[in-house]
Amino acid sequence: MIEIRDLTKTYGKVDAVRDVTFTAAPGRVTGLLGLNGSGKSTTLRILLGLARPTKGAALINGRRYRELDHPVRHVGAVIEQGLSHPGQSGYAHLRTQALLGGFPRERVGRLLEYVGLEDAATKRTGDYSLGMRQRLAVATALLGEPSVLVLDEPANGLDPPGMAWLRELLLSHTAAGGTVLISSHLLAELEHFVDDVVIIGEGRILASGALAELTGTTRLRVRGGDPERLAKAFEQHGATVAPDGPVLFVGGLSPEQAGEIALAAQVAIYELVAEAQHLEDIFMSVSEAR
Ligand SMILES: Nc1ncnc2c1ncn2[C@@H]1O[C@H](COP(=O)(O)OP(=O)(O)OP(=O)(O)O)[C@@H](O)[C@H]1O
Repeated sequence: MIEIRDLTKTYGKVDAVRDVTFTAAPGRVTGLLGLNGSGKSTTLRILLGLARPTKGAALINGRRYRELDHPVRHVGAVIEQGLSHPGQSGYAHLRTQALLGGFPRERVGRLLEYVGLEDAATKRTGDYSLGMRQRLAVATALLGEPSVLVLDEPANGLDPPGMAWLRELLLSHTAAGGTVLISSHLLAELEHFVDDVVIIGEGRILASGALAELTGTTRLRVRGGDPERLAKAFEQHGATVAPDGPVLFVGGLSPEQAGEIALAAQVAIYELVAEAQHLEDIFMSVSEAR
């Protein structure tokens, strides 16, 4: 379980994050989504004890990172790549990490197999692809069998089979009751991974909730004879309208309501489609609403 409470981090005059509050619950994959510079890394760095908050707290299983008795048994993190020595094999890297953490040697082989690196175990990590380095980093994060996994931009460098592998891994982690927090700016890709979404922009939370609820809201795509009059009529009925050339994207109305309003306004309708929203649409609309 991860709890971010009223978190603020100020660098000079810049609020890297401001009053950020959200929870990443056990059994669910939570996605922290935002553009570059929106405050994702700052949030994760504070969570992992790498930076101090100006205000508020970030808790893992109810405690601040530095209060955890054996942090790697609680949380596994992948926040940077290339932490292994390039001349070392994947096996040697993981073995060293296991020794340092006081974990049994048997876990090393099992984890290499689990992340699909068993055939590359003796290869120098300097010759690993980006995807292979991601797999090794995930194996390292799992050494302490932590309940909480924190992954910064995990989809970077993964090809489609790598993405499918990552999805499976996260699913099995949450199915066993684990908590996963992943950060990303790749909205379309992340949609396939996450149960809950926290959208962050310029250090503030713009929207959060279950993905199914956020994307479950449909919007209407409407093309009619007189877009301006139509937009005005929709807005008078409390709808939100975003024009895109002759097309209006309308939120807050059912297709039936939109049809009736157009009829009353005496505007001919050429096209009226209810569209499911994707994460990207939601991101754009909450970013523009600011
Ligand atoms: N150590 C620092 N000193 C000064 N400003 C910082 C520092 N770390 C972050 N910032 C600023 O805080 C803001 C948020 O940065 P942060 O790295 O958290 O964003 P991000 O969403 O992780 O972006 P990215 O995906 O590019 O890493 C930015 O304006 C950044 O310039």
